[in-house]
Amino acid sequence: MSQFRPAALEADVVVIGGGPAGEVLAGRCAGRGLDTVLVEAELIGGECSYWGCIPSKTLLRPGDVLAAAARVPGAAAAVTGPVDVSAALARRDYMTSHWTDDGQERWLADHGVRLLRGTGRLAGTRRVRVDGGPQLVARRAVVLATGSEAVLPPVPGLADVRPWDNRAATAAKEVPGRLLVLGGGAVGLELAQAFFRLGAADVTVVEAGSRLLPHEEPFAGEEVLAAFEREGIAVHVDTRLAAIGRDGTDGPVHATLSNGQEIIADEVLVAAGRRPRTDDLGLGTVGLRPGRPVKVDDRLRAIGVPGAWLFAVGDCTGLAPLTHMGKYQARIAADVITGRDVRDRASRDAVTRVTFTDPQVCAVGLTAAEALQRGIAVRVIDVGTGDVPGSYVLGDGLQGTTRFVVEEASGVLVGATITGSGVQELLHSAAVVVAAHLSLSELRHAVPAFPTVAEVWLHALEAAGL
Ligand SMILES: Cc1cc2nc3c(=O)[nH]c(=O)nc-3n(C[C@H](O)[C@H](O)[C@H](O)COP(=O)(O)OP(=O)(O)OC[C@H]3O[C@@H](n4cnc5c(N)ncnc54)[C@H](O)[C@@H]3O)c2cc1C
Ligand SMILES: NC(=O)c1ccc[n+]([C@@H]2O[C@H](COP(=O)([O-])OP(=O)(O)OC[C@H]3O[C@@H](n4cnc5c(N)ncnc54)[C@H](O)[C@@H]3O)[C@@H](O)[C@H]2O)c1
Repeated sequence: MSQFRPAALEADVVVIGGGPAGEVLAGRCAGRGLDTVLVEAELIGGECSYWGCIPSKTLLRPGDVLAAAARVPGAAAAVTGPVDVSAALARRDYMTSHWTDDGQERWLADHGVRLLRGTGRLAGTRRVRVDGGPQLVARRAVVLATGSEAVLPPVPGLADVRPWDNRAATAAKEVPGRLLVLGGGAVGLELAQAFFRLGAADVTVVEAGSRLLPHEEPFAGEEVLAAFEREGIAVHVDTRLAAIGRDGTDGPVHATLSNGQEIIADEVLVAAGRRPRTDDLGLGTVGLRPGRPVKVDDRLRAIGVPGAWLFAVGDCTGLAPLTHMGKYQARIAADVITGRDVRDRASRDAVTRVTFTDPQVCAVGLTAAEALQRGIAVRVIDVGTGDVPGSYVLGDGLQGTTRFVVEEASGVLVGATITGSGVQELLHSAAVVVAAHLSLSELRHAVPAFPTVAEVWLHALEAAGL
């Protein structure tokens, strides 16, 4: 597949970064007739396709299926062996297309997007330079979609032990016997459980904050912690890594925690958060600060850059670092660039998120604490996710909590959290209600089918006196 060579140095739209956000934006602009150039330094498809969502969910899936079967009397007896690790890793390789992007290159060509491989940097108003080559001039818009990268906390000795980041972990060729995970956010928890269920004998999660998943409702992290401990994954909250070193070049890692505990591991995964990839992007040439998120307004236009020609979407905005939110922003930005009057209404108020651990943590909109911070008076309605007949039909021990956060004055749902095994598909009903600003009383006539787990909605209505 031939790449675009910039003979014509002008285009309507120049997109820097071909992850999920940049790809969607480029495809939509080109589909509406704009001459669109996409600049990508590595693989088209970005972090999500090769080192993020896809490999991590694929690595979790075998253990999830076995755990689901083990909850069903009758099926449990048929699960007699361990996970087939080499088949699981081969499936991961297939799902990441063996870290090649030919399929994505074809997709861009089919959608009329011109691809330019290389590192793009802003070079002043409407200008982009790729790898020191000639300048591209964007007639209508430049869009930044450069994503994010893992941060390495400044722990003495950490860099020297060659820790895994998400890339090394999701591309691992074997399962380590002992794994130390730094960070109890989504990356750390999903990969800790994936490797444990793939056969790692000792997995320890160390979280500096007072609870796992600190941005979610407190019960979410508590339930995941309890499930991990039941399963055999060690968790330390309120704990930091004090020092770490490796024996020789390939020997085990010795870690000392702030609570005095010593941990020996074969690999250390650093999952302590991400930062926007904006430090070497030429932001200074347009008056923005390198290394910071590119702040955007509700039309995804960079704040502080006059002329409405610079846009940013996805992780580099720091808004909601999730694939589907980046793609949503891309659709809005493409609409704005092509002259439609639309605004981003979800990236601050209705972010949907699923942590794919077992139990899963699914949430949309505001937690009760966030509502309070915004000065919104709310009441919470809590029901047991496992307390409906549909849960029992799925198996034993399908516990969890469903919380609806309801604005006191209007009865409108501003947030929801649903925990439990395999409840991910329930989230979208809550997302619809939050995005549409529906009040609970309007939901009386949306009748959940029997026996589905969606009857948690019914229990919530009953708890609200409806
Ligand atoms: C382990 C892990 C699991 C995850 N799981 C999920 C999940 O289940 N669901 C979910 O919604 N999200 C998940 N995420 C988050 C998700 O991966 C990101 O939100 C998403 O990839 C962001 O998309 P993006 O297009 O903004 O950036 P990226 O995917 O980071 O893509 C940016 C692209 O820009 C390119 N680039 C950067 N700088 C330049 C430059 N100067 N010139 C040219 N190209 C450049 C990069 O090479 C890259 O291809 C996960 C993340 C991790 C780390
Ligand atoms: N299922 C999903 O949708 C999914 C999965 C993975 C990642 N993601 C996205 O990627 C983003 C980044 O995920 P993440 O888990 O890397 O970051 P995060 O910011 O969500 O969590 C990082 C955790 O590490 C802790 N931490 C920070 N420094 C530490 C230290 N020195 N020692 C111990 N703990 C430390 C923090 O307190 C925090 O709990 C998420 O916010 C999410 O948007 C999504």
